Amino acid sequence: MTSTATQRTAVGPAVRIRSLSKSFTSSALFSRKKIPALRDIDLEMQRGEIVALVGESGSGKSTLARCLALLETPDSGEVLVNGKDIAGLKGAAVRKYRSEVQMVFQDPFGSLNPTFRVEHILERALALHQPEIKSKRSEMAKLVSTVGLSPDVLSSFPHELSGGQRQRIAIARVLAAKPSIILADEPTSMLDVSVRIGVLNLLHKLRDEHGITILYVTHDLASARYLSDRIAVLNEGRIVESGESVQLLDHPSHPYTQLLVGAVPDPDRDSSFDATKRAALREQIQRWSTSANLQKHIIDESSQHWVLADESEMT
Ligand SMILES: Nc1ncnc2c1ncn2[C@@H]1O[C@H](COP(=O)(O)OP(=O)(O)OP(=O)(O)O)[C@@H](O)[C@H]1O
Repeated sequence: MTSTATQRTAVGPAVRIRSLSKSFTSSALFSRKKIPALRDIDLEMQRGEIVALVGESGSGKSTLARCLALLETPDSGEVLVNGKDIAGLKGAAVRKYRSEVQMVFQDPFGSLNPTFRVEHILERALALHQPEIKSKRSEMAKLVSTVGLSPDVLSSFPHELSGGQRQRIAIARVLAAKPSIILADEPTSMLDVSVRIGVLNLLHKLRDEHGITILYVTHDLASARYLSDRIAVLNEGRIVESGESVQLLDHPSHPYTQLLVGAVPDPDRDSSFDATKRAALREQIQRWSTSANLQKHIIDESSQHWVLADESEMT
């Protein structure tokens, strides 16, 4: 049975995360303090669901995706994927898990070896994940067709392709593993604006036609709204709000989400999101921050973590 078939027949959510926390140790010479990257995360993803993880830079989005990809080990908490606890997976079980849960990275050029033709890249992926396949050539043609490219690209080197084509090849390589879950970490942020929508549509198609569950990591609220069924908002390593995408973005209830939404230029919005409103939201977040016992003051204007600190970005 393929992973995707397993996904369709298994019971329960595709991903269930409970009380997950992760911190890093600062490498600064005289202050080796702990940097909390994720704090007490609870998140569920249903099978075939697209969930967007949004938040400013440094909020912990990639760390959460990397914990799911077994690239980071949580300090505490539980992660169940297709009903199985992923802590303590070893050897063959890790390899099987890494086929089932695949990651698409931000930089499609960096993730493809520039010295190999596309056919070699895909052939290796098929040999690793589906060694039983005899006719690799026709399978490769199917893979590139699934991601919307012609078989001609098989003989190309990555540098001969556009950014959008390279990201599609990176996704084709992911599909060679027949994953049931894809973790897409800012998959369009390095692409030309004109080709981003095509890659988002491709992810949507993979969910619709292959039943793949997708975690979409982004700081771009518009694309989260376009692609995802649900959004979880991360701030300082905590999920401050989650819900159905359109509802959450149209009626954000947490002051932090309101600030994120308010920071997106919208010609249709009235001028009510002015300095007074921003100041009021900041005050609310400050109160929330204190009550949530956050170690770092999130209203610190000088903080590099505070993307909205620059007023010019919000006008
Ligand atoms: N390997 C690491 N060592 C030390 N600190 C780290 C490491 N990885 C992440 N961090 C810290 O953990 C926090 C969360 O980082 P993370 O990369 O998950 O955020 P992010 O929301 O994905 O940011 P971005 O959108 O900029 O990629 C940040 O404070 C970051 O500096």
